[in-house]
Amino acid sequence: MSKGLLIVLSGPSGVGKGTVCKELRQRMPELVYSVSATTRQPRAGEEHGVNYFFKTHEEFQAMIDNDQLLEHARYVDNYYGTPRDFVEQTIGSGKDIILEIEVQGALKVKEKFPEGVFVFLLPPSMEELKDRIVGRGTENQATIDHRLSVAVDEMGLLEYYDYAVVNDQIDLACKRIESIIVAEHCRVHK
Ligand SMILES: Nc1ncnc2c1ncn2[C@@H]1O[C@H](COP(=O)(O)OP(=O)(O)OP(=O)(O)O)[C@@H](O)[C@H]1O
Ligand SMILES: Nc1nc2c(ncn2[C@@H]2O[C@H](COP(=O)(O)O)[C@@H](O)[C@H]2O)c(=O)[nH]1
Repeated sequence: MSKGLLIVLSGPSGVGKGTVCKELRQRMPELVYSVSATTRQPRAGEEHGVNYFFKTHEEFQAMIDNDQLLEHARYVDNYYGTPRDFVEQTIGSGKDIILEIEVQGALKVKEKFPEGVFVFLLPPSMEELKDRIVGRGTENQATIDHRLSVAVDEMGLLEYYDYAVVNDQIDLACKRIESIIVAEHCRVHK
C-alpha cells in the first residue's frame, strides 16, 4: 500500500488557515486532520482533543522529552507541537493528513519529510491580514501586534514552500488546495 500524503498548511496568523482547513475537511472528508498540542489557553468554544490538546508547560515538556512530537515551536507567547505517532500511523495506513502549523514548525517537518506537500496560504494584502486578525476578536492588542510583526518575517519564508495559495475567497482557496492534492496524487515519483 502506498503512503498517504503529508500536507502542511502554513502562513501568518489570521490569514485563514483554520477557516480554509475546516471547509476543506468538509469537502474532502477522507482528509485526516492533525490535532496539535499547545500550552495556549483555550478560546471560547475550543475543545480539548478537537481543536488542540491543551497542555500545561510541564506536560508539553514531557511530550518533548519523550520524543512524542514530530516538531514543536515557540510562537509568540506559547508552545505548539505536532503529535508524531498519529501522523506516522495515518500516512502509514495510506490516508492523507493535513497539518495546520506555523512556519518554523513547517520547516522542521520538511527536514524530516521532504516528500511532504508544503502549502503557504497568503493574504490578499497585509491590510486585509490585519483586518482579519483584529476582526476575529480572539487576541488582545499586544498579541495582535506581536503576531503581525512576526507575520512579516514569516512571509519571507515562502520560497521554502511548494505552493503559494492566496486566500482571497474561502471557496477559491479551497478549490486551489483540492487541485494541489489531486495533482500530488498523480505525481510520477522518479
Ligand atoms: N477568505 C476570507 N475572507 C474573509 N475573511 C476570512 C477569509 N478567510 C478567513 N477569514 C476570517 O479571518 C479570520 C482569521 O481566520 P482564521 O482564524 O482561520 O486564521 P488562521 O490563519 O487560522 O489564524 P491563526 O494562525 O491565528 O490561528 C477569521 O475571522 C475568519 O473568519
Ligand atoms: N509549529 C506548530 N505551529 C502550530 C501547531 N498548531 C498550531 N500552530 C500554529 O500556531 C499559530 C498560532 O495558533 P493559534 O491557534 O494560537 O492562533 C498558528 O500559526 C497555528 O497554525 C503545531 O503543532 N506546530
